This record gives sequence, structure tokens and C-alpha cells, in this order.
Amino acid sequence: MEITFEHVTHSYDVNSPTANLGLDDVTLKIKNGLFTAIIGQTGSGKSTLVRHINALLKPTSGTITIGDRVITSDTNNKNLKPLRKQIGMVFQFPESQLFEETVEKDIMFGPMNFGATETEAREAARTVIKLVGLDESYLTQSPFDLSGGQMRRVAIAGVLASDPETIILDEPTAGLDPVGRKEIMSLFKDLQVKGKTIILITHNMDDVANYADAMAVIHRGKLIAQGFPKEVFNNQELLKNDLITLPKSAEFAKGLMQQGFHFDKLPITIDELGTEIKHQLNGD
Ligand SMILES: Nc1ncnc2c1ncn2[C@@H]1O[C@H](COP(=O)(O)OP(=O)(O)OP(=O)(O)O)[C@@H](O)[C@H]1O
Repeated sequence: MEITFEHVTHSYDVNSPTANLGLDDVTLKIKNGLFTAIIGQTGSGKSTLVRHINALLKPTSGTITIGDRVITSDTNNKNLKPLRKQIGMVFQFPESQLFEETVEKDIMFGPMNFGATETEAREAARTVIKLVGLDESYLTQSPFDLSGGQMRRVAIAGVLASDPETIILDEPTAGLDPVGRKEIMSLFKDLQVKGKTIILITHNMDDVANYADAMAVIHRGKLIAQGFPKEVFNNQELLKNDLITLPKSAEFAKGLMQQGFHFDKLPITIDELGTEIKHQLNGD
């Protein structure tokens, strides 16, 4: 499902369409089946942007097209359920929204809300608990007896249980340790390989470099760059004006340039960096 923003502006000031802009004239295409990262400084408008994709927010002006669904300022709040089923949203610290007495009931809540029968929802819970790396024995436990990382997985399973086509992730690994982060990010990459469209908001540039196919940079509500991560991280204008930070490998490569190494483009992953260094040491 392709997602298109055309000249989308969102004002948080109900009395003035030009004041307190969360988004300012954003035109953007998010391609079907890709892993797209949305980055930008704190308060730049990333969450505002993604909340338009499942119509939690509506544009003050402009149009959003999601598959064959068009959202404008006068879109009716009725009939949004099919859209919300297609677009799964994992908010920051999603475990704070767990509330049922068992993991199974918590996971079943979403599908049943979207019309699944109890049997279907139970089946979905059994499938997704494994997808997030937990075994079926967790289903009968209370979510509140689990560790923070396990609770996060259960909350993510709850979103996956409705089998959304597109999954929006707002800082899904915040507060997790490096191992937990890698596991969760690999899970999302795996879901993309299986056909889902993934949209990730993150402050972690290594995650962008390692997992994203495309990225968009938001600054003060405006889209200031988009493209392949390798191109965007090599955008001199953005770097000069401190509008992006670099993944660790690119930072390391910059240091190496002061030692006489040369990179046409900064490598953005460890693999790319290793390959480049090997070539240069071998004189290739
Ligand atoms: N409910 C709201 N009412 C008024 N202003 C808001 C509201 N939510 C966000 N804003 C403002 O809109 C702008 C964009 O906020 P948004 O939360 O989209 O940024 P963000 O890039 O997601 O930030 P972060 O990285 O901190 O999550 C900010 O100036 C913020 O203060």
C-alpha cells in the first residue's frame, strides 16, 4: 500500500491554520514493501507525521493517500476501522498500554476489536507470540510478571495480531539494551522481508543504516531530505548545518580520512567500512 502526503500542513492551533505547525507543507511518498526511517531532532514533527497515516491526526490542509483511501481535513471519523486495521502502530513504550490479566487476552484484544472471533483471535495470539520470540507458555502469564523487554514484545505482538499491512514504529527500542534492540529490529526487518511495509521513527542512526531502505529527514515540520540512507548520510548540506548525525561507521570513516584514507562516500555500516578498509590496505 503506497502512502502519499501532498502539501500536508498540520496546525496544533485550532484557531489559526498557520500557527504552531507540527507539519509544514510536507510532500512525501512512502513506498510499499520498503523499510522507511523517519528521522529529525526532538520536536521536529516525526510523531505528528506518522499519526496522520492512520488518521489519529488529520491535516489542516493538504491530502494524504493511503492505498485507495484519501484523508483530508474533512475526513469523517466514522469508518476509520478498516484503515486502522491495515496500519498497525507501535507507540513509544507500548508496554504501558498492557492491561489484561493474561498475555493471551492482551494480544487478542486488537483482533477482536477489529471483528475477529474469539477462536481466530486466540489462533492469532498463538502465532504472533512466537513471532516476537516468546513461547506459548507466556500466553497464560500476567503481562505484569514479565521483564520490561518481554512486556515490550507482548505489546508488539498485540499490534501484529491484527495482521496489519503497514507497521509504524515510534522509537520501538527506546530503553532496551543493545541485545534486546537488535532482536526487536531484526524482527521488524524479518517482517518486511515477509512483505510488510515498515515505517520507523528513530534517533538511532545505526538502526537507520543497518535496517532502512529509505529515509526522510524532518526539521521544524518540513521535509528537508529523503532518499537512500547512504545518499542522505552523505548530503554535505545537511552535515554542514548539523541537521543530521552520522552512524558510528561513518563517524569512524571520517576519522580515518584524517589518517590518509579516502572514501568517495562515507560507509554507513560496519560491513561497508570493513570492505572499504580492506580494499585500501590491499591497494585495490
Ligand atoms: N498535542 C500537541 N499540542 C500542541 N503542540 C504539539 C502537540 N504535539 C506536538 N506538538 C508540537 O508539534 C511539534 C512537533 O512535535 P512531534 O511530537 O511531532 O515531534 P517529534 O519529532 O516526534 O519529537 P520527539 O523526537 O521528541 O518525539 C513540536 O513543536 C511539539 O511541541
